[in-house]
Amino acid sequence: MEPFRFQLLARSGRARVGRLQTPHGPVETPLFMPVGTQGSVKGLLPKDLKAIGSQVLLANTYHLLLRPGPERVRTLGGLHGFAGWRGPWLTDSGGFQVMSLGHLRRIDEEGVVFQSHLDGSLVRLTPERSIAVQEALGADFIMAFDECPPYPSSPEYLKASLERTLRWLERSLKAKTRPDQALFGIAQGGTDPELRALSTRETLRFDLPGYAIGGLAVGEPKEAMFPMVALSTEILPEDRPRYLMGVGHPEDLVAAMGLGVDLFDSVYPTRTGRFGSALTPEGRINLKNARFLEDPRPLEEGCDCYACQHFSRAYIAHLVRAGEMLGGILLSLHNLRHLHRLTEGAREAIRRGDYGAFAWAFAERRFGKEV
Ligand SMILES: CNc1nc2cc3c(=O)[nH]c(N)nc3c(CCO)c2[nH]1
Ligand SMILES: [Zn+2]
Repeated sequence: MEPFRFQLLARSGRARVGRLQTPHGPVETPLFMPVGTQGSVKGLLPKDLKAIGSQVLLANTYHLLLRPGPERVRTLGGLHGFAGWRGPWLTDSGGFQVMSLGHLRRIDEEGVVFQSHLDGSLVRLTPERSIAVQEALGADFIMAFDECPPYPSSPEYLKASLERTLRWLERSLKAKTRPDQALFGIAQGGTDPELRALSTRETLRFDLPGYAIGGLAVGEPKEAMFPMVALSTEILPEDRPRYLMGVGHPEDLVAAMGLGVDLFDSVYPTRTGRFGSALTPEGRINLKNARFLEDPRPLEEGCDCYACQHFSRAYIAHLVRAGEMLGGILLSLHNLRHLHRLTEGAREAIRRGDYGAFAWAFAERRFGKEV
């Protein structure tokens, strides 16, 4: 079987269940990828990530290039051996993180030059170098080196940027040497329908094992983001996985799965967990709020995660107030389990051919009453 074969197993409207083969085992989509930016999902053990249903972890080229460096990761077994997650990994290509973290000094046809956020040293990242780093890190899924334009950007800038990203995709593909890694192209075009369609169609000229919808979840209103997701999945081929980058709120996953998106990643569940909030079907609750200090209930009734099986909201509210590490750990674990249960429920509903009922029931609980 070809190494990254994607089989459609069921459909319900535009929602679909798929099985994606990888050298580290098959995964079922739609799925949510926990973010392990520096090779670790903050505060969580790989065995616990596995226990809650995580399938693919995401790490970042930008961070691991700066520290500890790709060669050290390669000699210590690649991400799988080094970080102890034996399932599939996906690495992002670094461009986005330069914009959001590095101090960008220059972007030109060659690539980007930025100052490291760690020590201010000048670092160059090009399509060729991004691919070389991702090959050393050894992820199963690697991303083409792209530019994610800021929001808002002028149509002129968006057009020039997407054309350069397409030239960088060609260079990324040429630089690739490992047959055991799948390179995804990333479509851009911002929230401009014509440019979005142009970028998606041009990206499709490269026959790739999967395609990412990039350039979104960068501050644009939801009513500008979702038409771009819908437009993208109308153009993208059905027999390839679609990856919507950076999207991780429950309601956004439910909407995007309904539009035919298969893969998601976001720091939201783990970051909001570390900041003291829990995801529930009725919405997010902040355990710093005094109303939880005597609440004997679990974070979420019916949740099977370790936090909900063993602790009350009162205890976790205490941990958060006391600044105990365990507070953020339990909340991160629960929030990831919450999103994995959401995608599990979606896969079951799609298999039943009734994603509409699933989305409706979700919306009722999420928006029906105040938390
Ligand atoms: C949080 N929102 C978000 N939008 C994104 C958009 C992009 C994008 O367009 N390109 C690349 N390479 N990565 C992206 C990432 C990082 C991964 O989540 C994004 N993250
Ligand atoms: Zn839970």
